[in-house]
Amino acid sequence: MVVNDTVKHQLAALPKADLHVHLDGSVKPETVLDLAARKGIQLPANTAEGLLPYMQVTDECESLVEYLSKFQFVLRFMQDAESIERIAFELIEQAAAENVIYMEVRFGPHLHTSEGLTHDDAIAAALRGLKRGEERFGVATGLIVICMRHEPETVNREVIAAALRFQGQGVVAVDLAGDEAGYPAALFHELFRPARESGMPVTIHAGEAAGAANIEEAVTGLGAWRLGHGVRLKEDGRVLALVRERGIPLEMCPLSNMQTKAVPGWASYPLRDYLRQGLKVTVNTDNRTVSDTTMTKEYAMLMAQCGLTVEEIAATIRNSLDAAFAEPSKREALKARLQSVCEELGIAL
Ligand SMILES: O=c1[nH]cnc2c1ncn2[C@H]1C[C@H](O)[C@@H](CO)O1
Ligand SMILES: [Zn+2]
Repeated sequence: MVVNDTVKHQLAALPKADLHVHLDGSVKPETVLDLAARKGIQLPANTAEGLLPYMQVTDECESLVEYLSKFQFVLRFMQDAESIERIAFELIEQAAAENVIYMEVRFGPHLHTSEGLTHDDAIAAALRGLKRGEERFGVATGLIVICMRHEPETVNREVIAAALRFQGQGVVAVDLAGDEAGYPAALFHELFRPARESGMPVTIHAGEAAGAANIEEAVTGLGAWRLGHGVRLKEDGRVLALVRERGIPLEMCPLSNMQTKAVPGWASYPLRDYLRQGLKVTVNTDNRTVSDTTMTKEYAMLMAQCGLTVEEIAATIRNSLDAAFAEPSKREALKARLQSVCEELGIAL
């Protein structure tokens, strides 16, 4: 598909949803400059442009583990409530700038406790930022709380307990992220039990740096309602059928998937095949700064590299709104907005 001016206009005008975006992967370099000045922290560069090499991966990135090494740089600026709140607010501002109407932001509270914040403090700060962003920019939001695979089980149990204390107050789900190949899903069955028992939705990063067996475990063992990435589902037809039959949405993040080498290249990127096979595919950014991306950029890449049509892009947005961890009435209202803009733009939904 050629992304001409008409298509660009349609992509800009479409109301979008981003269900999979990490807070610490989406910090603006300008904000790092400002926070470093306030905190008296020495930086390796003194312009936003100059900081990018420390915050972004290049095409030469070889693996998820290498990709994950980029997060250390920003985390030291995210150890106080004010900075977390500000960065969350600014992420909603970034979303609004490209007409994202619904965003679920995720972060790992334990990564923000090295200077004394508790898990609850970190979660409350992120929620304040999202709420303020929601009020200012009219973007509906939710917060997803992440357990990191490499953390001790005791820590992760506390993270889940903290997330549950904020159930119904902005925390909409829990997640498992980090080094998937090093720490398979099977290790975390018990960890997610309290979430399953409390009806807290679970989404699991699976099938990104490990194969379909990890996806099956995420679904049947951990009780995943949605899957982060799920790129490698195609490696096992039986697991693919399971995910399709259960209607489990895939939170795919194309540019990130290229960078972490979840697949060798665009030619083997399965997103369009999944869509056509009836899987509930959604498109997301993962990490706006680390991956140098936006929803608009992801869509343009999918059209140019995988031949998606604007209708198929709109279908992924509808899938996202169907899959949102939000009240049914909110989902329906957002879907009505999408429907009416599609009608105006002449896009069949
Ligand atoms: O794509 C990803 N896969 C697994 N883990 C990830 C990905 N993107 C970010 N993370 C990790 C690194 C962050 O520090 C952490 C919390 O957002 O989540
Ligand atoms: Zn992710």
